[in-house]
Amino acid sequence: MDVREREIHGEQEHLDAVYRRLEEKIHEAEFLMDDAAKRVQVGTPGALVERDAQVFRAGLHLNRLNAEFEDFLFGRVDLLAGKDGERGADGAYTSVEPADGAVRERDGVPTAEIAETLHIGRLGVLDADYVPLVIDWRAPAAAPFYRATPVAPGRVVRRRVIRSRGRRVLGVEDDLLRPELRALLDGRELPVVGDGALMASLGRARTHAMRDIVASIQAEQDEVIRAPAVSVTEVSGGPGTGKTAVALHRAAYLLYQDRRRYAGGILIVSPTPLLVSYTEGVLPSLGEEGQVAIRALGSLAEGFEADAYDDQAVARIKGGSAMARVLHRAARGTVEVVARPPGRLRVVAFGARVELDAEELAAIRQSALGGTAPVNLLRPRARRLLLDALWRKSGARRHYPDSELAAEAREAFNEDVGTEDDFLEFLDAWWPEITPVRVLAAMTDERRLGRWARRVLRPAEIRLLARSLRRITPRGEGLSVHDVAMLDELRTLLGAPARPEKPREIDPLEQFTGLEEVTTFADRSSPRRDRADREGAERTGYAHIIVDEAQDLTPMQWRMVGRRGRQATWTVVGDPAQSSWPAPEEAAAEREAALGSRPRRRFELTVNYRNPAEIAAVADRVLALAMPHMRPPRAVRATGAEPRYRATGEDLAGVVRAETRRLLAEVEGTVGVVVAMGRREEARGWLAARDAGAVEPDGAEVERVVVLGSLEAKGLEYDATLVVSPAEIADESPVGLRVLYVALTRATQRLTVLAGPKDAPDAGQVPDLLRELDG
Ligand SMILES: Nc1ncnc2c1ncn2[C@@H]1O[C@H](COP(=O)(O)OP(=O)(O)OP(=O)(O)O)[C@@H](O)[C@H]1O
Repeated sequence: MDVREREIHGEQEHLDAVYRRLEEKIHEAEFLMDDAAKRVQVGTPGALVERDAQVFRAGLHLNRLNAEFEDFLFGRVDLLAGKDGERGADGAYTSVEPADGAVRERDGVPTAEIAETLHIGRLGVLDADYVPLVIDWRAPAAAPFYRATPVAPGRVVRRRVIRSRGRRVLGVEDDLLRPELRALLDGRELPVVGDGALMASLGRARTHAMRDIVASIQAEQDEVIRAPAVSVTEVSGGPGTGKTAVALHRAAYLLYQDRRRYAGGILIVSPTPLLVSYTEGVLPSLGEEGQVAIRALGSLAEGFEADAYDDQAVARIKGGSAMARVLHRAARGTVEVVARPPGRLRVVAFGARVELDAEELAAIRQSALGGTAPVNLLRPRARRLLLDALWRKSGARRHYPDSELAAEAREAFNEDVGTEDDFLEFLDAWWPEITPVRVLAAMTDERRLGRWARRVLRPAEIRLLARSLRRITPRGEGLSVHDVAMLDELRTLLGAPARPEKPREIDPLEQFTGLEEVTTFADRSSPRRDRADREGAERTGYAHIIVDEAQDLTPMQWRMVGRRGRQATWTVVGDPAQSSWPAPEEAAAEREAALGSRPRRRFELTVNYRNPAEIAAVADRVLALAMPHMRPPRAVRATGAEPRYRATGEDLAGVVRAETRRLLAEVEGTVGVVVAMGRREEARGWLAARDAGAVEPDGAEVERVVVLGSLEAKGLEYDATLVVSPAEIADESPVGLRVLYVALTRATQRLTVLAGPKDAPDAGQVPDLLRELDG
């Protein structure tokens, strides 16, 4: 056996011991379930409560143990003796620094015995004597596995990443953190195998599902993951620095740290449904399922669901903070629009007819609407004001000089009139319950909207907004992502209606009819939508909120997210250089309002793990144009494959097809074709499904090619990316260069750029925006 085989064999023995122990635990759990079931007969309330708790605990445990993790055990550290000799709850020594005498000079060479070996995995496992077989990756004792560097190794001599599938160890990769040391394990010199787990994992082919990074979290990332959640943790970093990965691992870490505080109460806000489906497998792979809600911005308000985009000019109006003021007026104004009462109110009181005319009624409505209370909650007040007015008008007060008698008569009057059919019918019609969708419908009338938006929006904006809102049906179909933030705001302004609006069912085909702002991949995401519907009864307050791609939230979206986190601690991750929102100051103000005055802790991630250096260099040129003062992250690896440039000439579709096929042949995994938003449907037509198909080893057809509009590419990554016409992407909005920067930073291996006529390609077919500047 060579060294590698021997080391793999050693880890295999350990893994076998772990699985034997897990099987014992599974049997224990099954026994407990069984035992609990038998207790039904006991019957006292105390026994039943205890039984339920036991079944719950045992069931939870069983589920986790039965989940066959692909690499249950993934790490190991060999440590010097620790300074303080204190053990943590998991039986491992927690000291970070080595004991004074841990290293001794022997034959002129610094030498040390390995005092402790820890295996790190997805869950902690103790053997029957409470000795740790596996340490949970989130436990304090596991921190050195992630934190140790050659500059600050602490007690770590060797860090090992173990690759396994099911119950079989496939390989090991070691890092030596104290290369100057001769380290002995059981009297033998510590062997070192492999050449780096991080690089191996970065080069791996990508699928449509993000993978966890527990085996290779880097030190600067680990600091963010484990930062105490006392207030607001802000994380910035360029593309590919692991912000999304870190956010997800942080959610798992917080749950581990304080399950009671966070259980069920962590919300992860993601910009697009595509990114939600890309990332939603990560938490289950970390052993956390169910306690964290990952929601796209278009699914945050329960009962509504949107993944269509408005064009940029409309999005700017709907998302701006001025919209909150317009909605405030619209919510109040809609009462009048919706009300369809007869012009007057007629009732019979104490045998006489009493009447209020249109003018009197208008005055009463005005006074009921005073203040800021939610409109739907003002109905009782409106009712009271009507009865007051009717009482006054009836003149009945005159007949009761005695105030006590008058009060009694007034009560009887209220009782009589207030329950009269005519009165109730009138009230229903005059002060109907208003739904958020109804307000948007009222806003489609340009003249009316003009009144509500006076001195807030310009006439051209009012026209655009009214026209865009006309797409929404009374059942709330045809919504865009930005409409959802408006509806959420309206829900607050109106107060909860007594009857919740029915979650709508969406026919994906409907979304493609006659809309200029169509959805993409609606078909792909339908299972997700069903789930969102099931989660209908959404909680409105969370203990912790994680906002991914925070640079893209509009002011209105910050208000929507903020309402869900009044008592929360926050983790906010983003990259200003990738922002597609054109008014950063306005968004910053609402962001501050949402986060409140809690103290901030800031972190920066500096290493790009996604793009090879050759691709990063091209993206950096665009960053220099888009945001000259921003420093790009440092790419950690090179592949030797330079980006490829092609001019399309007349045959755009043909060249896109040919270059896509070429990329499919070059990489094993996914290919993303990124086009300007306005070209999505057309481009999807160019690449029919049969061009994109590939067959997995198990015979399954998979779709390896995805066509994306530039705004949808956010957060995603592909083995290879084909970027179609940089100039078209850049010209689509005032912040188009930043959108282009996002598009260029999606590839993990290959990048091809196609130059159309707008790109003014040079002799090397390089578009002008991507050319290297002289000097
Ligand atoms: N420590 C790590 N070990 C292995 N892979 C990593 C590590 N950190 C990041 N990665 C990988 O790098 C890629 C980029 O990570 P991620 O998507 O989280 O970056 P990001 O900062 O959110 O990027 P963007 O801003 O472009 O959306 C992912 O494939 C991720 O798995």
